[in-house]
Amino acid sequence: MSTSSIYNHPKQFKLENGKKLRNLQIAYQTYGKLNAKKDNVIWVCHALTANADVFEWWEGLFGQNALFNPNEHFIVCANVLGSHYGTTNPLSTNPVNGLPYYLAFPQFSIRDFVAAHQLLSQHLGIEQIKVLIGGSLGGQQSVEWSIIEPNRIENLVLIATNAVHSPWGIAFNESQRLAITTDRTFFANQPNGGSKGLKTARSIALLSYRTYSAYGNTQVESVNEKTDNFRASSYQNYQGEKLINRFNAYSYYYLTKAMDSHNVGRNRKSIADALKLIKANTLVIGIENDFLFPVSEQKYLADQIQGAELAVINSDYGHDGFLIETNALTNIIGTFLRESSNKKIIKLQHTA
Ligand SMILES: CC(=O)SCCNC(=O)CCNC(=O)[C@H](O)C(C)(C)COP(=O)(O)OP(=O)(O)OC[C@H]1O[C@@H](n2cnc3c(N)ncnc32)[C@H](O)[C@@H]1OP(=O)(O)O
Ligand SMILES: N[C@@H](CCO)C(=O)O
Repeated sequence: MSTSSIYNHPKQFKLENGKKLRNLQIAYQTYGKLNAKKDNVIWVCHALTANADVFEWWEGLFGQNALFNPNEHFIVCANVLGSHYGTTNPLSTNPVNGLPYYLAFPQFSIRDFVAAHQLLSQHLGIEQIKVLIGGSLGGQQSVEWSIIEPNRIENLVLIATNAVHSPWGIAFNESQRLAITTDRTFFANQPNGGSKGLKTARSIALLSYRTYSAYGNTQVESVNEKTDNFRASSYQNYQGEKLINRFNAYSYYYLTKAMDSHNVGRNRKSIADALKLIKANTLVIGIENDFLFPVSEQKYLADQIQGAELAVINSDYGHDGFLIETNALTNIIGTFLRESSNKKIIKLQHTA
């Protein structure tokens, strides 16, 4: 049903900052088949620590019987540049010296994610993208891609994301990088370097992904006698450990920098003008109590992107709700895509 593959780019890959990467490889997963008309592509852009297996981390929205399913669609999800899950990253071998890059890895941007995935889409023979969808960092890629190739994206779904990363978001990321670099093993060039720092970074990040009430609902104590060893403390430790068992600090460090640099207005006329280049039918979804990407950011996107619709959902999870509230997302996105397809039929009837 699904295929995991690696695309090896035969040429040098030039980054936005002018630096070049040799031996770029992109790990990706596909589900379903590209149809004869090549009009059933759903391209998913993943967030900070996810991988190409969208059926695993976005179950409910993606799956055999979900809105996005392999019976109807050709679903593609590719691991981003610099990530831990198979695409070229700081633990990959630097062809210059045969050793892992670690901190010699070049800094990259969200636009580099898009450029890499454009190459992959060409390799897969994809022309049009029926739906481009992403949340958080994945939404940042999706909005960039829709600006870079406006004629290629038919429908765009942006969830819990923004047009430019906020000072607040950058401050959270910097605090996490401070935690990582305070762990001196980060500079020791070893695969698990900085892992203690990364554990603290995840603990900090969770505070921006969740809410006061989520902690109140799940981590409240059942007894009043405790003076130490609280559930919330154990939860923070557990979540930090869980991340360091599946991710490396170098990728995390670089990916947060890429997120900080997100600004669709960079080297363009303005942020608003860049958003006006988007031609896709666009749905922007915000989460009421998203502390990291507040709804004002999605409202801005919807106001600037021509004809865009805005929907706001509630989630006790806050920002991480974009990964969890799959029933609400299915209803909203399903309705949007049906209406968008009706509009297309009406347009075709007018031109016939
Ligand atoms: C190979 C891979 O794993 S690939 C990538 C998977 N991850 C991704 O794709 C990234 C995106 N996903 C995420 O960020 C997260 O998985 C989310 C947001 C979707 C859900 O977060 P979760 O951590 O699963 O949920 P939640 O916050 O409810 O925590 C539940 C976990 O905390 C544990 N837990 C809860 N309270 C406590 C506590 N007081 N003390 C210790 N552990 C606790 C639970 O036992 C559970 O453990 P488990 O994950 O081993 O089953
Ligand atoms: N929880 C998400 C980040 C939220 O944008 C992740 O770990 O990928």
